[in-house]
Order: sequence, then structure tokens, then C-alpha cells
Amino acid sequence: MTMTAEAAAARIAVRVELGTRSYDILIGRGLLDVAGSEIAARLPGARAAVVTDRNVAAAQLPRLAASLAAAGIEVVPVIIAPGEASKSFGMLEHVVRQVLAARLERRDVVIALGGGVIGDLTGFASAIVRRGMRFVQIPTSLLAQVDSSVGGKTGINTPEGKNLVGAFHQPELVLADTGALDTLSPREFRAGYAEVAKYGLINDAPFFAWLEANWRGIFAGGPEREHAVATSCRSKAKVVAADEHETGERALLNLGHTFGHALEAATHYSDRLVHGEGVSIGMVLAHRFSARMNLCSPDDGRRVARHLAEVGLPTEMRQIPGELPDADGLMALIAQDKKVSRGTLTFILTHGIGESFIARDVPPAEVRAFLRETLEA
Ligand SMILES: NC(=O)c1ccc[n+]([C@@H]2O[C@H](COP(=O)([O-])OP(=O)(O)OC[C@H]3O[C@@H](n4cnc5c(N)ncnc54)[C@H](O)[C@@H]3O)[C@@H](O)[C@H]2O)c1
Ligand SMILES: O=C(O)C(=O)C[C@@H](O)[C@H](O)[C@H](O)COP(=O)(O)O
Ligand SMILES: [Zn+2]
Repeated sequence: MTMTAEAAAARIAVRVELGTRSYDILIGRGLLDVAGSEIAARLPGARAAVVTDRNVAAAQLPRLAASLAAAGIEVVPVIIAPGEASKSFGMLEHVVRQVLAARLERRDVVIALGGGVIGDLTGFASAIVRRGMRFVQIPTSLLAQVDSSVGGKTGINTPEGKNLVGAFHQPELVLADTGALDTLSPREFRAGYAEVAKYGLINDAPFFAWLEANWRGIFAGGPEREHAVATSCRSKAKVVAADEHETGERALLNLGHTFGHALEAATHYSDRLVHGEGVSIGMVLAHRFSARMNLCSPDDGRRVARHLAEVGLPTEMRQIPGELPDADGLMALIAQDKKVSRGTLTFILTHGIGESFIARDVPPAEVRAFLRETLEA
């Protein structure tokens, strides 16, 4: 299938301005069908490895493969197991060895077709094979389209914590085909929505209010979906352009993640809790903790929890199936957070909806007491 002129005209472009490493994010329905020509235009003559997981291979790989073939791009498929557990040293070695076995050269391209797991793993593999290959993100989950495909954070998990091994490595291009989200499961769609809501909660109260009124259109695949993806990408692109390596304001994108990542590690990166669900619970906890520290009104946390629960996201730790560690166990995981500096904790806290800020030197005793109270409630 070729993209109609009408669909092509409806395409939204967002630029990530990073000097010589700047790139485009293209957003719209049908982009998978023109991926080959878009990639060939930017990377003429490149061969490609396409890394994807079994679910995405079944749902979307044939369209991408046809498009790449039509553009004369030779493809080596690398298909791995779905799920967070694939962001591991073992799977990293597998992907790296497959790319090397195919004799892809440094100027060839590695394409990540999938959700954030595929994007983070493939991006990291492309950062280290031949000391850095070019890569393209083709995100197929809502989470990947609004967040993980943009900004160049790549990596894997270890038992000590989330994303503790990785590299900053920017893609050459991001192609977000919003129609590809039609095959995503409702649970995974909801999980990605947590990261959409995050942009409103960080610094865009009108966007959060818009989401409260329009979220159904995003889920149903109306024009609200493209608006939400584009607004999210613009918001992230601006932060990344200002602070690529997270020496300052990029940490705001971690709203809800200090708690969320600890909960993901505590549940061993299993399907008891997927990333976006951890972020949902984490954002509610960040608002409640802020209220406990007299930084915002308790009503803000109630409003956040009400909206996230309305779309079907978990908002409470007790909704996570199975046992959780106690407050001390969670604190041990939080101590591994990458925002820890000289042993002191950094959290993203808030003065209210859309008024998040970076709080350094957060007293561990307060966090521990808050977690204990919440776990016992
Ligand atoms: N690098 C970053 O900046 C960044 C930002 C946010 C999250 N992340 C990472 O992203 C990961 C979570 O990403 P995710 O939520 O996309 O999870 P995921 O990659 O596991 O994808 C979710 C599930 O949906 C399936 N899937 C994806 N697209 C599909 C489609 N179109 N049709 C059918 N099935 C599809 C996948 O096979 C998987 O089972 C976490 O590891 C998180 O740490 C990274
Ligand atoms: O891009 C960023 O910066 C983010 O923090 C986005 C987050 O949604 C994402 O989950 C990221 O992977 C977390 O980064 P980490 O540095 O805390 O591992
Ligand atoms: Zn995240």
C-alpha cells in the first residue's frame, strides 16, 4: 500500500534540535508504509537490521518489510521475546551478535520496530556495535511514540535497578505511525497514557485539563490521538534540546519514576507491573508526598488519581498483584536511582498540577515514613 496524498499532508513533523545530531519525528497514520522511502532518503545505500519482538513482528513487521523492500533496502530481521525481561545483558548480547553476524557496517542502520523495550535495547546495541551505528526508531506502542523513541536514552535493566546500564545515543529519525497503535492491547495502551499525562503534570496544566476532557478520543483513534502524540513529542523535544544529558531540567521527565522504577525492580520486571503502570502509581505518590511536605494541596493528588483511575490505570501500590518489599526494601531500591548525588535523594516533586520541580536533598526519613504509612494504609 502506498500512502495517499491526503494522509501524507496530515503528517506532523517535530524536530529535535541537537546541532549536528538533530532529527525529525514524523507522526501520522500510514507512516509504516512509507518508512522505506523516508529511511532511504536520509541514509542512502544503507543495509538494515530490524529488531522487533514476536508480538510486533506478527502485527506490524510485514508492512515495514514490504516498505523497505520497495525502497531497495536489504533487511536482516532480529526477532526477540516480548516483555521487560528482554532489557537484559543476555538479550543485548544476542542482538549485538546478530547484527555482527549479518556483517552490518557502521554506516548501515539498525531499526527498532516496537515498544520501549525494543527501542531501549536496540538503541543501546546500536550505540556499542562498532562503537556506534546509526539507528532509526519506529515506535509501535503509545508509550514509545510519546516518550521512549525520543531523546536518546537507551539501556537495559539489572537486578539492582532500572536502566542502570546504557548510553545516550540519538536516533537518525523517528517514525510514529499512530495507526500501528490499533493492534496494541488495552492494558499497554493505558500504560503509555501515563507518560502522556506526565507532560501535563510536569509543566502544562492546560494539556492535563485537555486530557481530562478528551482522553476517550485518544483511545478511540480520533484526531485527539495525533494531537496527544505531537504535544508529548514537542514537550519532550524541547527538554531534550535544552539538556540532552540530564545535567539539569531533563530530570523533570522523571516525574513518578523514582517510586515507579523501584516498584518495577521490586516486581522483577515482570508483567505484575509494566513501566507505565509504575509511572502512574509513582506520579500519584509524588503528588501525595509533595502534599505531605506541604508543597501542594492534597486535592492535586486526588485529581491526578481520579483521572488516571478513570482511564483504567492503577494508582495505588496495593493494586500490584503479589507481595511487595517493606518500606526499607523499597528505600534500598530507591537508593540506586540515577538521580542520587553524593548519597542524597533527588525527587521530582510538585507545587500543583503542571508545576513540577526538581527537589534535591530530599530527607530519606520522610520518604521512608511516607512509604511505610502508604503500605500500611
Ligand atoms: N528511553 C526512554 O526515554 C524511555 C522512556 C519511557 C520508557 N522507557 C522504557 O520503555 C519500556 C516500556 O515500553 P512499552 O510500554 O512500549 O513496553 P513494551 O516495549 O514491552 O511494549 C508493550 C507490549 O506491547 C507489545 N506491542 C508493542 N507495540 C505493539 C503493537 N503495535 N501491536 C501489538 N502489540 C504491540 C509488545 O510486544 C509488548 O508486549 C520500559 O523498559 C521503559 O523503561 C524508556
Ligand atoms: O527521557 C527521559 O529523560 C526520561 O526520564 C523519560 C522516562 O519516561 C523514561 O522512563 C526514562 O527511561 C527514565 O530514565 P532514567 O534515566 O530514570 O532511567
Ligand atoms: Zn518512563
